[in-house]
Amino acid sequence: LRKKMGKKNPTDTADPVNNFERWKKKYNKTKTRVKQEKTQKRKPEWQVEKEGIILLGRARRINAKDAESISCLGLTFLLFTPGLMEAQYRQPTEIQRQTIDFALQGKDVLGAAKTGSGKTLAFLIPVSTQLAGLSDLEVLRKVGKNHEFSAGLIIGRKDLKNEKIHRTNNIICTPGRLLQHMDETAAFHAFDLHMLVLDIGFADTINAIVENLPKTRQTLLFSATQTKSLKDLARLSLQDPEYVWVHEKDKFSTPATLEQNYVVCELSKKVNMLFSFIRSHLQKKVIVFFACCKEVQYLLRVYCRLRPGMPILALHGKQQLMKRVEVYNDFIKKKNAVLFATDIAARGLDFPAVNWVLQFHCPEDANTHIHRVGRTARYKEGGEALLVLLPSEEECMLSQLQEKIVPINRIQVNPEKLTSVQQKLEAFLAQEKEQRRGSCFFSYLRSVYLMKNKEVFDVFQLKLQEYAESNTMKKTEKETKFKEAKKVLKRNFQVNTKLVFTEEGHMVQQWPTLQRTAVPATEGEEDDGTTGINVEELEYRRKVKEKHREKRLKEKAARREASKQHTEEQKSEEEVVAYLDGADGEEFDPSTLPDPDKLCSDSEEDDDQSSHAAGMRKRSLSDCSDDSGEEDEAEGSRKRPRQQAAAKPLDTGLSLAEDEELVLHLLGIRR
Ligand SMILES: Nc1ncnc2c1ncn2[C@@H]1O[C@H](COP(=O)(O)OP(=O)(O)OP(=O)(O)O)[C@@H](O)[C@H]1O
Repeated sequence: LRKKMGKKNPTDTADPVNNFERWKKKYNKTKTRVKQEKTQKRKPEWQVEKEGIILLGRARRINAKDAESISCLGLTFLLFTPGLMEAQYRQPTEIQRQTIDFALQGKDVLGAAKTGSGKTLAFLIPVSTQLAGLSDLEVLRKVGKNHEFSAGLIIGRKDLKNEKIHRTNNIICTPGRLLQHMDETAAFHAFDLHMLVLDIGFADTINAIVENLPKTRQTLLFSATQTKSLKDLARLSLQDPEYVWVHEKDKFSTPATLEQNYVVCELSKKVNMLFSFIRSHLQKKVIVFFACCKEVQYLLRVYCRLRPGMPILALHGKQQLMKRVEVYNDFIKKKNAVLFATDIAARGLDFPAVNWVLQFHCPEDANTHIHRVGRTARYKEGGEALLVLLPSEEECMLSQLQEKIVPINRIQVNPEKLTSVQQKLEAFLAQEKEQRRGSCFFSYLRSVYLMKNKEVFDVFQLKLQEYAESNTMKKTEKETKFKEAKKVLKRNFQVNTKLVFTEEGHMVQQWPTLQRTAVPATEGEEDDGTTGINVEELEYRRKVKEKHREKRLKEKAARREASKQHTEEQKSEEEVVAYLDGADGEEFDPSTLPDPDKLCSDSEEDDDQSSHAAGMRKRSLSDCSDDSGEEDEAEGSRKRPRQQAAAKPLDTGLSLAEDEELVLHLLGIRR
């Protein structure tokens, strides 16, 4: 050692303490380095990646002006990364990689990427950063620690006053409801809005909202089907926006892992086809899209009754928000299940591990198709989609899909694999209330009639009679005039009266005929039908009445018995695990099911029909709810008095001329 030291610096050899100190310093330095290296090696994968993600935000052109946001950025990532790691977000996806830093620089961003590619996080991180950046450090620390950003879901279906929109700093809302607050909630203003995130659509409403927002805001626009339409951009007054179109050069506009096919099928055969499909995919997770709420509700009852052998759930706009969330969570948890849904589930909702998307009817347009099929094959997963088209829809829809570069092939249904459920269905239909059957049928027709693209959706091309007879409107005995009159009475209609005066000046009511009185006609006076008594007839009537009474009592007892089972069956309305065996011989009493059809809502607007024009990203389960505060269907029917409901005029949402045209057509077909 001395030799070595002497070589280096001869003077040092004289002072061993000095030597020792130097050695110790060097030793400590090496020790720390080795320790650091070891720690680095032991660092969990997530921590290394976390640092990578932080760098992602810092890497691009961030100038001095943004120095403040850099510190926010670091903090924000620290704030959110445990959550991200927990959620298995290891690497940013392409849309996240390309948009987050633009957004963090305060730029307006237009981001387009396929369904399931992670757009939600691409705007959630900047939104969260923005919120954090608004506070000072102390507040930020507090907020970050507890993640207590006040967020509000503003979606209607509640009393306007109950939505505390002015007390939240992060609002997720449907455009219609936001506009309503802008108009009606005095305490709400948006002049200090910092960031607007939206999915384009609902043109008029968005125009009106944008008018109420400050020009200096930041706007992030994300979609799976985005265009660079100048018209759209002009109305949003974007400032020098950054376009990020991740899959612009891709061959197709839908995920590469998605396989898409279509079949051509007559309307009257669709129910058989769907049943056969479900029967041959019992171990899968399937979403089936229908045209309207009524159809979902009605076919849910039908299919549960047919007992396909797997759970069936339903998600539609007439459900309360809590119910929708419950169904959503239920479906996510299940390994195999079918979800019957309207377009409320078509956009933005992230259902993991869905194997199939089946469209029972043609979607409104190619964009709706892209969003619907996008509920499967999400984030690197595979998936399949089947579109069921009517012969009249095939040509036009295909050309629309081609235009949007959606790859889809025609396949034939193997007739041997088709199960006919016609007989079972007829038995069920015989028991089902006609009002329910009719309501589903007309709702479907109405939804077709309301579609803008008349080339694809021609209600006059539909073979209505076949469809009606096969699936929804089993022929029933012709209603007697008596029944009709009874209905009229129930609806509390005021019937006109016809009064005439005799030559003597007495007033006699000719219509409706008066009850016979028990006052015997005075001698010599002719029985004119309004007075007098016929004992034989009275006796006969009494007997008939007695018989009717007995019958009524029996029916009442039977109903009481049935209603005991009702509680259990009610549950199974939303979700039924059905098994094929044992189904056939069983008696089914439809009155044991809750009546989901509101008495006056036969022609009410189906609020899901316009859901293709989606609202905010990330679209919530509550989107598409109408703002009328309409109650959940089943509850609504219980609470609303019958007479009131019946007296309410039908509002089809069509113009008078359109109403007339549709009605005439339907009458023509059914005559
Ligand atoms: N960086 C990531 N790492 C792993 N998984 C991710 C990442 N980003 C998103 N995901 C997951 O990918 C799935 C799809 O994400 P997301 O719902 O944001 O897609 P999207 O682009 O908004 O789709 P859509 O347009 O259909 O709404 C989600 O389950 C999400 O958790």
